[in-house]
Amino acid sequence: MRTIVVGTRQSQLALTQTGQVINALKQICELQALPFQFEIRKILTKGDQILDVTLSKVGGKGLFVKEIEQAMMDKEIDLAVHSMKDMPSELPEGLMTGAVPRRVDPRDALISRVGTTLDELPQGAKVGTSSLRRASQLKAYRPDLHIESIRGNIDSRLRKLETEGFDAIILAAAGLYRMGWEDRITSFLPVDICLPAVGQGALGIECREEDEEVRHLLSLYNDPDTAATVAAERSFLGSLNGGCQVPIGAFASLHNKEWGDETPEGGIRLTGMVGSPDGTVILKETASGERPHELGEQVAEMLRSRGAEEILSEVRG
Ligand SMILES: NCc1[nH]cc(CCC(=O)O)c1CC(=O)O
Repeated sequence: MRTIVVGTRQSQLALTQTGQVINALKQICELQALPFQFEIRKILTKGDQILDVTLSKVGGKGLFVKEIEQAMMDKEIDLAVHSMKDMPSELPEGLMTGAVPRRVDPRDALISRVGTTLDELPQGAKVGTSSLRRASQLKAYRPDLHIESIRGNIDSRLRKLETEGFDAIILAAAGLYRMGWEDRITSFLPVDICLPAVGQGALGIECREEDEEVRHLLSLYNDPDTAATVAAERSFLGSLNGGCQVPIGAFASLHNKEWGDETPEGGIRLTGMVGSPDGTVILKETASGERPHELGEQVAEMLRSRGAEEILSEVRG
């Protein structure tokens, strides 16, 4: 019996979602009579050591995955579970995404002490988020709000909501669901007001390209619909040279049969946005197509032709 070693960050969210993935993989092993057992190996990443520094100031790209990928290339671990939105768009040589499991709720959530929804927040309310993407879209919708930086893991942000005088904070619904803390959500931000981060709500499971056994196991856990929609979003981000610390949002969905859905059968519909951090400019475009990679590039090009590069280069300084 082979022991598959699973590497993970040490945050509560990382440990929880790694445990959930291992449980799902164990179930698959049982059903398919595959001879694998699992072991968890905790890894301290740079991103976790400097959680109190604004990540955009220290070059956020890949800060949470680098050490884990090194351990995988050194064969200290065989598999790693990442939040898709923390994964850099390019994987190192020899590593691959073996599975993208079914996505959970991609929306951002409002956790508020002074009114249930965004519309109900009082004039000038103090809202905590360190995401330029969230700040940009919130300011565009409610210019009166005071957006202030808040950092740390999900649990420490929930604590800071009380201790640091925020009226509300914004967090990804997905992380709260995975932790079982969804009762803290007072409302959801609709995607037409606040486009989520690329890949938000999805996980990516990374493995070595040459590891056929793990690849086979992961292929049984992959959700092709999620993989295709997230691939379109990531192509869009990569095409704009994105990373996670830029005011870029995107959301892709598959054709569904509801009335008014203009997406062609079997197609993907992708909306992408680039905004100025103060919310005075929001560029947003939507297109549909069947090939995720081309679709991502197409929406990026539509935004570039409207001046997206200028906004982004200003942000990057
Ligand atoms: N930015 C950190 C981060 N990375 C992944 C999640 C959880 C949501 C997800 O898996 O998409 C979060 C927390 C948040 O943004 O509120």
